[in-house]
Amino acid sequence: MKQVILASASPRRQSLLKLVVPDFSVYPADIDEQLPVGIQACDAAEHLAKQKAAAIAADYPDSIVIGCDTVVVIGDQILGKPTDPEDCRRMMHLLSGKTHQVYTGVALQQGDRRRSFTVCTDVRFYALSDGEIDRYIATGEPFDKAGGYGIQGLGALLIEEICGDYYNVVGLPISRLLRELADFSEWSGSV
Ligand SMILES: Cc1cn([C@H]2C[C@H](O)[C@@H](COP(=O)(O)OP(=O)(O)OP(=O)(O)O)O2)c(=O)[nH]c1=O
Repeated sequence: MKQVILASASPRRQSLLKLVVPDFSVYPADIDEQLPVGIQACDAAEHLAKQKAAAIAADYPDSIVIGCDTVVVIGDQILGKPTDPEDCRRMMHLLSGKTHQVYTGVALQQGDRRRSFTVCTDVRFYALSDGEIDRYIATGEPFDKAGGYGIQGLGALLIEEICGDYYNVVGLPISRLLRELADFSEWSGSV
């Protein structure tokens, strides 16, 4: 198989990708994450994933580059990473007692060959008290995560149920990626 490059700085994605590809390089893409005006919330993650893959693929045309992005969507609002505790509190209040969607977009690019897909997981939060929200923010866990929570950490204690791929919420839908990557590169990894 061709060299695989993960265009992501996320340590979670790096450890998840190891389950799919034994050996790969990591070259994080530094793109402007501004979204086009009017883009549908369900398309946002894939749009950014394509940009991340393209930014790195330009320098490594022989490699298979994987770009990814995760957004949390509640109603018509897209939640990225919280900027500060107040922003995080705002997000927690929006998510409290409701079901939201986590979209992870993944883009594969090798030279001019491109493929991308989005996986959606529904996540339902318990109704959260102000005290619970403040205690969670004080852990510092929310700040590098879309929607301001981490399902793989203490954020799990806020969640009543999920429907869909757990790993998609953490930032990389590995079972779908394995299949897309095998097809894209005609490589058969271990299932
Ligand atoms: C909802 C949720 C998100 N996240 C993370 C996954 C992503 O790393 C992050 C969303 O930010 P992204 O912008 O998708 O990714 P990133 O900035 O961490 O890395 P890069 O752009 O270099 O690929 O939120 C969790 O770890 N757990 C969760 O439960």
